[in-house]
Amino acid sequence: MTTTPSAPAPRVLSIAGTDPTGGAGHAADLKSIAAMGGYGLSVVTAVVAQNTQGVVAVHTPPVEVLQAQLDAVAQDVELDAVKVGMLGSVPVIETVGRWLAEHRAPVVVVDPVMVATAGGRLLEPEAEHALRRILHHADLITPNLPELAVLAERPVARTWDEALAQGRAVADTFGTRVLVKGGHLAGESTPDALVVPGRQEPAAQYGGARVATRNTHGTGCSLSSALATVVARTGDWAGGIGTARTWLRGALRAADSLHVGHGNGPVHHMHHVQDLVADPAFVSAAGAADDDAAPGRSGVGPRAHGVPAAGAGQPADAREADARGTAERFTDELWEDCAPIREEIAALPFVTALGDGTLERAAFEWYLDQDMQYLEAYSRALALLAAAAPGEEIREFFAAAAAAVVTGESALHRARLGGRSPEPPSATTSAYADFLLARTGQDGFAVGAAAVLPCYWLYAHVGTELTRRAHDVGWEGHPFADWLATYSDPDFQSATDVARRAVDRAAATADPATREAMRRAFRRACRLELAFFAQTADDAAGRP
Ligand SMILES: Nc1ncnc2c1ncn2[C@@H]1O[C@H](COP(=O)(O)OP(=O)(O)O)[C@@H](O)[C@H]1O
Ligand SMILES: Cc1ncc(COP(=O)(O)OP(=O)(O)O)c(N)n1
Repeated sequence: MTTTPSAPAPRVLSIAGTDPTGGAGHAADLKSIAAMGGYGLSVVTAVVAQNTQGVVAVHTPPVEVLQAQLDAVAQDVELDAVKVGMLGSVPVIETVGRWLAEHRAPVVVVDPVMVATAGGRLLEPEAEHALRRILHHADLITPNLPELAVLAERPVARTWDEALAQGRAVADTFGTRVLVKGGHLAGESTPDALVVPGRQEPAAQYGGARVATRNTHGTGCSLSSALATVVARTGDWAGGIGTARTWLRGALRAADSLHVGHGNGPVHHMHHVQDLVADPAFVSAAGAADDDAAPGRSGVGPRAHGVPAAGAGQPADAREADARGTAERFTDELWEDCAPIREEIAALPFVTALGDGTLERAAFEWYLDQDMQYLEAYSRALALLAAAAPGEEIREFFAAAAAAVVTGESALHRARLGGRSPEPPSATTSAYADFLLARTGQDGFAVGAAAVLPCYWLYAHVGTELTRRAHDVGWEGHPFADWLATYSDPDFQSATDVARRAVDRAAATADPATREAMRRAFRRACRLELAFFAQTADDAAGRP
């Protein structure tokens, strides 16, 4: 729960060099800040002729030009965060150091850029000492392993333990947090860790399989500016690094789709907004959803789904993939890609009030009303999926789920609403219903299954979190306990597992274009879930 829809965009200044191919330096910073919902500002320290294959030349403008840029920003804009990247030379470092001392932003992240991974120095050798002298201005520094070794005055770490030891030494020497990054380690994993001065154990550790791509140009710049943006909003270093990493891993996964340059190409900073351009219908659906969203109001909440009667249609190997260990599944990738949306859902006033039990009854009933109408389309979508299902077990599962929506969840809603006549469906409810019917009816089983999966998985996830919260505040007498119990029910969780498994299986034999369409469908369904959670009766009716 690190973002709120109504929070203003943090103003984040990048002080960095250029990259005309747009993958590293100030261009990467501005894209990453925007990707995290911030407003990016830029002061250029050096004009670098470089591309995805290496650095060709560096031109450093006179420091008066740098000073004038810094002053122009400081005189006009109140900054929420500063990210410092390439500085290059002693005069530049000293100018930026003096400016940081005078203009203390709430969040300062320094990426001590020394060498481009593709080849080429970005810091003059005699400037290393000057760089060390300004690191105390940083709240966090983000060296890669070769840079960490220079700061620790040791050989480049070859194991994660060595890297952590160097991180501790550097944190103690400079009195600041260090993000130790495992991107340059050999091997299949890319661990990162947040190390803080005076503590033996890392404050946070992050794991993850290495994304198989050579397009990693600018990962360090992108990560540091993205996390500065998130922390400016939340103040939470460990959580902010986690959020930025999740986004960066999505950007790495989508990097091969960009085709920029012939060397180590850039990551796809805006991978998470591809739906906006790939699918024109999304623009109108998302627009309608945005129109309906009113920050600070509560309106709708989690919905129950088709949970077939115990055992119905569950493949024998339904839980097998989880038991098989840590190999990454296609659905893991989908889930990670949508982490920022999950965070937005978790932070919605409706969702928090539902867990606390403080949600107004009228708001809840309006949600149930919309949900009833959604469920009608949803049960039809599940039936369409059953018709398209590749095997008997999966067909039975989705057919039973379609029936269970009609007999189970809709009945629960009806009981809550009594005999009230329904409100008209909102634009968001209609957009979501139309989307599901189109994907399951027209696009084949794989894409259709990816489209309905968020409806299972997000509710299983949110339901579990809210039930925990409800127990914290007092389950006895909680006004929504019966409703929340639906989601923490093991049958519901296991139905989610089966739906996931169906998507993983379909992805395993799908061609790249279909897999991409599955990703889009899952992502868009997550966004529509967010819009559904965020809509209110007042906004749907056009009331101020
Ligand atoms: N192939 C990859 N797969 C997943 N994460 C990666 C990959 N390469 C780098 N990263 C991550 O990108 C971030 C920047 O890493 P690193 O390559 O160490 O820094 P730099 O770009 O400054 O050289 C780190 O979070 C690292 O774990
Ligand atoms: C102008 C500029 N600044 C920094 C870098 C290095 O970027 P980084 O994110 O560390 O990525 P790699 O170059 O290591 O892939 C740069 N190249 N240019």
